[in-house]
Amino acid sequence: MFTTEFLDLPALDSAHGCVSLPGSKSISNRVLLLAALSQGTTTIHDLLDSDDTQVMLAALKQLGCKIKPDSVTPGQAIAVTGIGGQLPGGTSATLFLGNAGTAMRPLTAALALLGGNFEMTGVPRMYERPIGDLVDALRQLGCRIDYLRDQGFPPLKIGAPDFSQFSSLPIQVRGDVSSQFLTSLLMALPLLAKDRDVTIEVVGELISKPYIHITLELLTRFGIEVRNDNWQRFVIPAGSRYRSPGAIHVEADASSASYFIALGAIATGAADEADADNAAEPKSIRILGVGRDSIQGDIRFIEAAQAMGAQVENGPNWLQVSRGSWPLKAIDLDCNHIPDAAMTLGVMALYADGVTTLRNIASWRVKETDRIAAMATELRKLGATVEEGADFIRITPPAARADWKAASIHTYDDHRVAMCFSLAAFNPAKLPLRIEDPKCVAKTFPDYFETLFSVCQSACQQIPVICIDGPTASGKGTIAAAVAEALGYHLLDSGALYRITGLAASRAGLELDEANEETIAEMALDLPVRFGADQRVWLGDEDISLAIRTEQAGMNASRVSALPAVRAALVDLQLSFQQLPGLVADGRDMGTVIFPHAPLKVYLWASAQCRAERRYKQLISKGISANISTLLADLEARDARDMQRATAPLKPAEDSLQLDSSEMTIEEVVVQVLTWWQERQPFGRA
Ligand SMILES: Nc1ncnc2c1ncn2[C@@H]1O[C@H](COP(=O)(O)OP(=O)(O)O)[C@@H](O)[C@H]1O
Ligand SMILES: Nc1ccn([C@H]2C[C@H](O)[C@@H](COP(=O)(O)OP(=O)(O)O)O2)c(=O)n1
Repeated sequence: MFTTEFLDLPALDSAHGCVSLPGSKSISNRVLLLAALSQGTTTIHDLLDSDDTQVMLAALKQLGCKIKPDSVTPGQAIAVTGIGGQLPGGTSATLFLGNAGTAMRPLTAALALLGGNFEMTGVPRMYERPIGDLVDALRQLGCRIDYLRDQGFPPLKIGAPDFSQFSSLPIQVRGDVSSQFLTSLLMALPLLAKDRDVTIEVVGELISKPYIHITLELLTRFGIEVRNDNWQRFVIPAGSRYRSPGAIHVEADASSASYFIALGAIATGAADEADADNAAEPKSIRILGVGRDSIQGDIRFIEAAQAMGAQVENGPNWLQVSRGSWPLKAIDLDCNHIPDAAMTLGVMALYADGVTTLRNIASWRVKETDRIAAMATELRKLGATVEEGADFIRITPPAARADWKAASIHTYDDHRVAMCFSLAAFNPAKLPLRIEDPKCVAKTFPDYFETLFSVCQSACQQIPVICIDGPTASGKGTIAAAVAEALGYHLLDSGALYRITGLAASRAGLELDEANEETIAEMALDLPVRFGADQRVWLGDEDISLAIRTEQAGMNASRVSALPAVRAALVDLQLSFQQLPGLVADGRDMGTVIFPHAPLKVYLWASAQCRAERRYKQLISKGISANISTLLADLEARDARDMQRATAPLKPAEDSLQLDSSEMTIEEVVVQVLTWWQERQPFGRA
């Protein structure tokens, strides 16, 4: 997951490949709660690992459910042992539910019926999301729920219910604000249906019926057959009891699939119409984990995408999407049936041949943020003309290529804003795009951007490289790593490649000179090298991270690096590090030879005395004894060799910015490099 302040997407050209999507949030949290209310253990496969499910799991643990393993582990099922419809007497807890509506609402209903004393808290945005209609419905039954701040909104205090007044009259709930209220009642009210039917009556038009469909399907899996009377009355029959299905699979999130369906429709064609005839093989996006048999309403996003021009093939649990009409066709659509996925249509509209209107989306206003306002503001930043109303949005795409603008997209702590706007990186103007606070995708799809990049192609010159070259101990490695981390870019420590080659050659007993140039170059071509997290390096099965960092290894690296055939052998490996979303490369010739077109080249240096002192401190801190004057002499010798060799000598690239770090702290250097980088971006500071 990208945890950076912002993530810059370079212009993307096309997309092709296969993605497996994470489990659905709606299904995950419903299954967790139903498993928790059931007797016995439910083994849940493919549960989504996200903020919302973590919040739910933590709450269930507080309520006494056993969860094994303790947290969601990729590829591993999670077992939830439920409370069998009953809490131990006198249970009390404060439950922190973040911004997870899928936890707050159903847990409020279940706990208000189960009895006990609870405080339901969350982040400030949660306190702006209405819950009054659910509380009103529960109070009709005798539940005790008080507002701790504003009437109608969390935080809430829940006490023991008094069911003495509970009659067989239907419980009324509004259906036109959020379907989560009805879902919450449907999941919790079987607790009251031991010896009588419980009837729920919907007041007003029921929105988001597809989510109710998911709830009903899952209740069936847990042994509860609700009678659905034309989406107006729902009857939970007397004698209903939660029964664990034993094991259950969570299908992939159909709303998450919408970004990849849109990707197929937008980006699997030739980058340019002129290239269309030359396209070598038909491109497509294959999506695994969700398909034709999905119980999720958002799967009907496919129809909307088809209406805009997507070509979609499908199977029970897979989809394959490619570009059909291009430009896409503008649509006028009632989106009541696909409220979440419809945001993706808003960004697809940027690529359409006219004005797109998305209607009946009033619920957008009470989601993670006011999504109508958010979409309108951000689409305008990209150059679209947008009209918004209480329950619609109308989007006119930028008139021509030149009307697109490079934008920094504010994401409002809303995962869907971040994900759908990433698709604007395919803009015909080839402008980069900034997504602010990219970690907000953690709500439903923590690895969204990694998954996106894994199927996107971009011309090499569009993938940015920041080069940091300079002499030994100038701070290149330290600064490059910090800059890469701040930007979420890949890191190339090119010196490590020469160090590894030097190590391998000297272990093979070779003198590191011209006589063995070809042999060492062949070794360099075939190094079984692997780079891991925390700058760990493996040669075959051996962790050589420490072995290559000695001063001797540095000197050996300098020797082999003077051999032109060795340098040539390492070129392709270095180039292969230039991957989305960008690269920071440190070395001697990054800007002069390997990445001559890099948009930012920094030549970092410091006085020899200062560098010797830094190296001295560095070695001493690692417990390695050292002597400053020897270090100074070695370092000057290495400078001389690196600068005087015939091939790719160390020197500042003509278009580099030079930085003397002698009197600067590490932080100051990092800030300077990042400032230079920002100054080159078309959208300024985030
Ligand atoms: N601007 C700086 N001020 C003080 N110390 C620094 C600075 N930059 C780097 N250092 C320290 O100097 C040492 C050498 O830095 P390193 O990144 O290994 O250099 P290089 O990769 O250029 O050989 C490290 O211990 C690092 O923390
Ligand atoms: N791009 C590069 C990187 C390193 N080298 C050579 C020259 C250097 O003395 C050695 C070791 O480089 P490295 O960057 O790891 O060394 P320092 O950390 O700066 O001491 O490799 C090179 O020739 N070209």
